[in-house]
Amino acid sequence: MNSLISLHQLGWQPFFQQQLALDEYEHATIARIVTIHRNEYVVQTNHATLKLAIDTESASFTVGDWLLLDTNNLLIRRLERKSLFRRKAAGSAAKAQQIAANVDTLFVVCSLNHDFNLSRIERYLALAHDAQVEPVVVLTKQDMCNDAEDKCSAVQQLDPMLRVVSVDARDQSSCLCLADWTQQGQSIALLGSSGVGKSTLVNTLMGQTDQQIGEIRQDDSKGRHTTTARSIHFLPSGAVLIDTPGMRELQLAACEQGVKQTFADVEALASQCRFSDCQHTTEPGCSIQQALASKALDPRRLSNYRKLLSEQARNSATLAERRAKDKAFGKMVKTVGTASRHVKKGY
Ligand SMILES: Nc1nc2c(ncn2[C@@H]2O[C@H](COP(=O)(O)OP(=O)(O)OP(=O)(O)O)[C@@H](O)[C@H]2O)c(=O)[nH]1
Ligand SMILES: [Zn+2]
Repeated sequence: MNSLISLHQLGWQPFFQQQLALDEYEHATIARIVTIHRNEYVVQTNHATLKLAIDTESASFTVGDWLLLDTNNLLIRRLERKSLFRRKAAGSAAKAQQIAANVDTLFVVCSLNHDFNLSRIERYLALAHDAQVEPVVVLTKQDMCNDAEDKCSAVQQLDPMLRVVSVDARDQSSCLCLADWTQQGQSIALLGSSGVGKSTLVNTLMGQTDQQIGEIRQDDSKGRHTTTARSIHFLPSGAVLIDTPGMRELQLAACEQGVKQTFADVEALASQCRFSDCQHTTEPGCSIQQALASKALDPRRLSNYRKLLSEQARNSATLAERRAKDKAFGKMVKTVGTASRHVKKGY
């Protein structure tokens, strides 16, 4: 499938442009990964949709990555990422998986009805911060809620710099407040629990235009036509929406920095405690305890901070253990291999 699309429409930005050497600028083809199949990436250039086999060098690439290709459409290199969402793989094998790269803005979607939950929003903010992506909290179902303003200001209190909007996700004019982040050149992603209105919001942002663009038709190995969903969609407003399945099941793993950034106020208080190893329980001169007593700090926020910090530590420990185990296993295989070769050679 060939199609004309500008690099800007694909989400190209100066951050990537400045990584190009002069000869790359002149001769290389710039491509963005739009979908991953089992054995190949589907990449979009400004004039064609191409397939690229996945090999050991490219195994850790993901949707949203920018690549440079040579004149034969072979990989030269992947450009440095601006941001990256990772997740712990499902099951006991706690291996990190790359989920989406080069997202600019994450819409943290939460509904204003019974599902409204500040601690859950904080969890998503930690993920956004860890990925180096700007979060925007999008509160849906404003039409079903009488105290939308109170809830908006409760979210705003989590962080005075945070952008918070409320919408009726079904209504296009209500979603115009998202225009700042959905312009051409921008890449966005959505995160939120089930039923909060993510699909509704995507449909509203998409209008009716994505039908053909959202699908990739290709021949499978038996010559049959198959249609697969793209993980990247082009919004009529100009932005690129990265919607990989894994985005919706993101977990906290090895993201201490993301949690600390989300709870910068708690971190700042903790740094003022008299003892540097203060546990913030009964120690004298504890700023956290003082802030709780004066109601400057919400006990819910402190307990969620502790919970998320320990959750990510637990998941990172599993990652580290996994790596150590893999290493030990690798060594064992090598030793056994050497031993068996020795046996075969009759040593
Ligand atoms: N009244 C109202 N209903 C909404 C709004 N946003 C979503 N809904 C409804 O809420 C229900 C769930 O919305 P979805 O868009 O399917 O939610 P989702 O987040 O995509 O859910 P998953 O696919 O399970 O992740 C649907 O019936 C929507 O019509 C809103 O702003 N106002
Ligand atoms: Zn303390």
